[in-house]
Amino acid sequence: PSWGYSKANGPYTWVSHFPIAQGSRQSPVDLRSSDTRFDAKLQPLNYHYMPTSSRILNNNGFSFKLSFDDSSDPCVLSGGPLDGHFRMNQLHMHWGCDEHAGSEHSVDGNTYAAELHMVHWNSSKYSNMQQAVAQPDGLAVIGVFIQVGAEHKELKKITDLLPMITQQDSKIELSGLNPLLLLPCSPAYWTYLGSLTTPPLYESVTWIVMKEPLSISSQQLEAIQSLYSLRSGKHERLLNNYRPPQLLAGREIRASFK
Ligand SMILES: NS(=O)(=O)c1ccc(CCNC(=O)Nc2ccc(Cl)cc2)cc1
Ligand SMILES: [Zn+2]
Repeated sequence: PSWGYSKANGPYTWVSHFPIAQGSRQSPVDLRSSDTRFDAKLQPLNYHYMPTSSRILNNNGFSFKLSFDDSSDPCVLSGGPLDGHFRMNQLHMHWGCDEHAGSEHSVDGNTYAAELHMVHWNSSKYSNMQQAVAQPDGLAVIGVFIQVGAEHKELKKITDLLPMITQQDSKIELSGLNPLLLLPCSPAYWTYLGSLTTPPLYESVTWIVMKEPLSISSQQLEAIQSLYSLRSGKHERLLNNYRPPQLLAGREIRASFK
């Protein structure tokens, strides 16, 4: 695709092909405590997740994406701020070149080394991801912050495979990943109405950002950061693939916790 994360085609240029980049419901945002409000009416999140088979793809050389077969027994999310059931379609990550920048959302201006996105589409209203992706109530994405610390056993199933998909468009099967183990222990989350954080930037996402970060080892972060993309014939190390925070534009951010 023409868009990317370099100076020439990065987040500040996306508005030229995707004018919605300047919309009023863009993501990510800074989760500022002065803009968030505890909402006692928020339900707990409900995960009907089980070990599943997936395919890891080095998609367009910016990131890796784990696509799930959402036709068989799917991983389904409901509850929280959501109406209806949302089926997990894929998960991917955003990261940077140092361990203090790389997440897309931030908390009172603080960023993390990376951010995991678990992408779900509204299977109560739409029949597939492609139909849902452009609808205002089409998607629910769980964002999980990632910091460097102890090794993460479940994420190791992914980070161990990354060196095998360093070439753009390479893919590999991974069975038995349990998405439930990719969630932090605490159920606390923020939620707000936003968008895809990459083109086409559709304003179709109910964001659910978990408060507690996951920890991965520095070796695991190295494996993520070393995802090379072979572009224009030369190996270039991905510096970052995160979009900077966008204007809240009057939106409210609700917290499930005090
Ligand atoms: N970052 S999100 O959860 O708002 C998001 C969810 C779904 C889409 C549509 C499928 N496309 C996709 O997943 N593309 C992608 C992902 C990560 C990177 Cl780094 C680059 C490209 C786009 C954004
Ligand atoms: Zn993402």
